[in-house]
Amino acid sequence: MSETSVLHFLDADALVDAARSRFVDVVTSAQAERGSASVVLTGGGTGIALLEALRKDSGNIDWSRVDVYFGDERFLPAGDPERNEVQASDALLNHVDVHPDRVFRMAASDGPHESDPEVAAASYARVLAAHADEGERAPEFDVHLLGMGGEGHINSLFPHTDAVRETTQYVIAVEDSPKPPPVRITLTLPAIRRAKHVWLLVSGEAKAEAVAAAVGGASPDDVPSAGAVGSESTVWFVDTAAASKLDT
Ligand SMILES: O=C(O)[C@H](O)[C@@H](O)[C@H](O)[C@H](O)COP(=O)(O)O
Repeated sequence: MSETSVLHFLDADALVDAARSRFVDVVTSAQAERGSASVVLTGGGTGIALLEALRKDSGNIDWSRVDVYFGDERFLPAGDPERNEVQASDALLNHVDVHPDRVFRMAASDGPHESDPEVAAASYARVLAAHADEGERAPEFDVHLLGMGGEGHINSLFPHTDAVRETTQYVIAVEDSPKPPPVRITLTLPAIRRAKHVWLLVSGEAKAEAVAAAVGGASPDDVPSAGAVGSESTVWFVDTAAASKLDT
């Protein structure tokens, strides 16, 4: 039975610090149990701030035994500073002892699949499948981090799009994102639900309405974050401004 909780923090700094400490706990527990951990990273200001915080203090995490995946990617040339993986590398991955073969980046638009995001998405789906248990198409991620946009988007799943309605595939291309850049690759809601723990890191007044709608049980088609649920837990990390329209 999956549990949903909402954790309140005074501001974004306190939120990030609490997420950092919980992330260390989840990853070190998984490593103690199984020898390794798998995490899905997100772009956005709060998600990248968490990675910066981990760069400063990641407790006893053995980074060489962490599998790192990405929830979505802006389909841009390699090295473009707008790419989520570039920002994650600058914030954390270039500064810790991750194993290069265990960091699974989505392809760049000038990469081996050239300008075809559908081929790139299919290739990432194969990467997930290659690391899944028998009979599954993706690992059971320990934690999937998510930021959220003001209209409730998560990864590159925007309201009222085919992408948010995807029920089968785990990785798809988005070619008309309302938020630039238009072409992206994204994990879908079924892929997010493979994670044991889904964490939504949300700060600021502009997100308050979508937080209240999602926590209140909106349809994912209207508010995509409402469909982001972990198999064991879903945790909303919200600051006072983002929580301001919640009932409680
Ligand atoms: O790909 C993107 O355009 C961003 O990564 C985006 O999805 C982001 O995660 C959210 O908009 C939340 O961003 P903030 O945490 O900066 O509000």
